Amino acid sequence: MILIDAVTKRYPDGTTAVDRLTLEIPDGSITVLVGPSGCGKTTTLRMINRMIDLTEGRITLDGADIRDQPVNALRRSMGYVIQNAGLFPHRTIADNIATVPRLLGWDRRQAKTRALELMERVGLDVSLAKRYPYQLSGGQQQRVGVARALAADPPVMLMDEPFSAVDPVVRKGLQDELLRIQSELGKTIVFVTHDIDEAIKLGDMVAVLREGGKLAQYAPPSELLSAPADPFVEDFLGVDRGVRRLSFFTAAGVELNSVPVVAVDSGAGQIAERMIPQMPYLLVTDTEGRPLGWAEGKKRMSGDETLIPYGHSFTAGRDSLRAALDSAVISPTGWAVAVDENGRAVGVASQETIAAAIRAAHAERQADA
Ligand SMILES: Nc1ncnc2c1ncn2[C@@H]1O[C@H](COP(=O)(O)OP(=O)(O)OP(=O)(O)O)[C@@H](O)[C@H]1O
Repeated sequence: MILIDAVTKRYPDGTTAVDRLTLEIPDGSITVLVGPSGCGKTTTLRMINRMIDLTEGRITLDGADIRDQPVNALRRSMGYVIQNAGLFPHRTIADNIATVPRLLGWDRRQAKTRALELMERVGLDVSLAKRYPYQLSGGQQQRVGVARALAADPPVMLMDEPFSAVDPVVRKGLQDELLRIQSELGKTIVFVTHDIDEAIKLGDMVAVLREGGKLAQYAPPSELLSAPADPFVEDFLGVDRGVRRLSFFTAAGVELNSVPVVAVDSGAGQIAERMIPQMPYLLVTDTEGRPLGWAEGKKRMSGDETLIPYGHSFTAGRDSLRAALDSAVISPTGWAVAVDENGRAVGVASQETIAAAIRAAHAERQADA
């Protein structure tokens, strides 16, 4: 565990960047530091690997004060990833990744093997190993940055806005990749971002800092969304925090109706059986059961309609209530389409049914609390 214990950082010009910050950073999980620009996130991160000296308080790693450890050994036990990757421009990708193993005395071949293994782990094609950083896209460079930080298998990873400089699609890919790697490796990760969505997606624990380097709240993301400590945190979380909170509830409780689902080759008799009074639409699937679109029941009987696009589906039992609600909101019929893991329609759910599941989930959570 990393313990940040009543730590203050004052810069020589008198700026208090971090003010009596206390955080217990648990092992094997992702702790995100989030907050507006200038609230002391980077300063905090850099005090952990002693790139910046703290002014007051102490930081311990597994009970030992970090100031009692040789600084080089401390830094090697902590991978460090920054925005724009910070790669060495004149070294190949493989050599960049092998930097720390080489410093640790691994022989060239061993370090190269490790570099290639890590390229695969972070989702990079090994054919890129001989390229130089400028020959890679921003997203690929960022992956190299992560691979380089993982090279000597450090127990701790410090990541300072590592994905901020790439476009939203690449960024989502990098975030998903980080979560996948983390589920395999279980590092102790301290991750800095100013993006609350990123914090909520990645963090097991999220520390919200406010200006002047003060801790506003330290909690798991679902708790942050359900019970922000004060108006600052509430404001920082944004107006759609209720909807975002639904990401933490499973859609398993949504009651599905499989009746208004028909295969594209169904005959008039089957279609008639599948029409229900409260709904003028039928969900039409291909012969494998995958959704194609909505049809108005009566027109389907006469076979002269074009299908209405259904937007997107949610996976029953796996996706969240947020995904289910979004699916219903985006659907022109107001009904969400639920599929199984193989993409086959298992039923449809109305906005009212989803609202009922949301109420039930909230009630259950309150009863647990
Ligand atoms: N070397 C320095 N000397 C004086 N003040 C500094 C120094 N480095 C940072 N600061 C100040 O300390 C405060 C915290 O800076 P820090 O970089 O830790 O914030 P941050 O939350 O990471 O910001 P950002 O999101 O913009 O990167 C800011 O007010 C900054 O201006």
